[in-house]
Amino acid sequence: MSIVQNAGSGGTGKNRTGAAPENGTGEARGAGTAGSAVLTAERPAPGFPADDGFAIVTSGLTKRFGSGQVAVDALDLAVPGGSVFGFLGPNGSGKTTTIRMLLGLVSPTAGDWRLLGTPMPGGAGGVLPRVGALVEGPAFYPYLSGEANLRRYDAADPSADPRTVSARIGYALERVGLAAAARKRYRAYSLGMRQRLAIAGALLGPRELLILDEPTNGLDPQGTREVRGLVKEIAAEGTTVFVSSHLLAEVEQMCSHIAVMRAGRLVAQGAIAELRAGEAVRIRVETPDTVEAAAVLAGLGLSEIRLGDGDVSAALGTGAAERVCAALVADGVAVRGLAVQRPSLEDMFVGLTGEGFDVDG
Ligand SMILES: Nc1ncnc2c1ncn2[C@@H]1O[C@H](COP(=O)(O)OP(=O)(O)OP(=O)(O)O)[C@@H](O)[C@H]1O
Repeated sequence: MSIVQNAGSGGTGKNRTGAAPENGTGEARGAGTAGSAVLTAERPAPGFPADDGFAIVTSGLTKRFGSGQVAVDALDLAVPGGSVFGFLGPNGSGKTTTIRMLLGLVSPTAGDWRLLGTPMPGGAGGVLPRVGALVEGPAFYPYLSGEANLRRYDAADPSADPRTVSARIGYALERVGLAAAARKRYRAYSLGMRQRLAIAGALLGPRELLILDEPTNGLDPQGTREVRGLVKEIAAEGTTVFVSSHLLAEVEQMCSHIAVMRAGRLVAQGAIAELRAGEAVRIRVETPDTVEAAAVLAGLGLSEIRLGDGDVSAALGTGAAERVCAALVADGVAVRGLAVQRPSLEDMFVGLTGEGFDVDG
């Protein structure tokens, strides 16, 4: 495994390769209990069949720290192979703790998990070399070049073959678009370049799964775009990407699937397209003839009709907007505007959790 982990400014990336799990509290393991309200989920069959097609599966994964705080509470996660999976939640909701458990950097209090179909932590030696990870941002020497940093980083990975290091570094730098800046000192890198170098660190071997913890944290808009584009490219090549974020808009732009955490618990997971499909699509008609328009909508069988000042809206369901428009016009309603409104993911989560989401960070 290759884990890039923040060790402070200009740090040495401690606790990366072969990191020993924390001798944490509550080592007792056992089957977890499903405690999460799952809105839509592609559920693995119980018992983790070997060829389950999921890159990550957790069952009842729980972490209680010594303080008694439950950072992650009976988490049942199902990350389909080939997905770009957004692991979303506000600060402190348990994302980093989950990622640390997945990678064996911290021991769960309870629960089981599989990476690439392999039971963990028993199968760590075999599976972690196929997993690239970036936890909490880059940690490189500012006075060394990007290439030299990667060389040091790779040397600390016992699963990496030193004979192929030059080729692997060359590939990784090429892959993240830093080949031309390979000899430049790290301190001269932009924020986006630094983060791309961190991702290069996670790509020093062929990876089937890439786990990125808040990869755009602290980046400017340009750096954010660079990292987002890179994630999409890596995923397009077939690598499953599991990416945590506290930014809903970002996850929406980058991911095919999503799981939402709140206070250590899973509140929703599934394919974004499926989550959207379950949303209530509404139609809104701008018109001075609100009463007449409402009557037409009711006549068409539309429900949840709301009259506003100069507009009428209703749940469209599976109905066609064209049909509504034609009926309004045929009835002599003066239509000034017509819009089909799909609630954003944010609206959906507000409905699900009863509170807003930190969309702006
Ligand atoms: N080593 C620790 N000891 C005690 N409590 C911890 C420890 N690490 C994390 N926590 C607590 O567990 C909760 C979840 O933290 P975690 O870092 O996993 O959340 P997060 O969603 O990744 O948030 P952030 O984006 O701020 O890192 C927080 O309340 C945090 O204070």
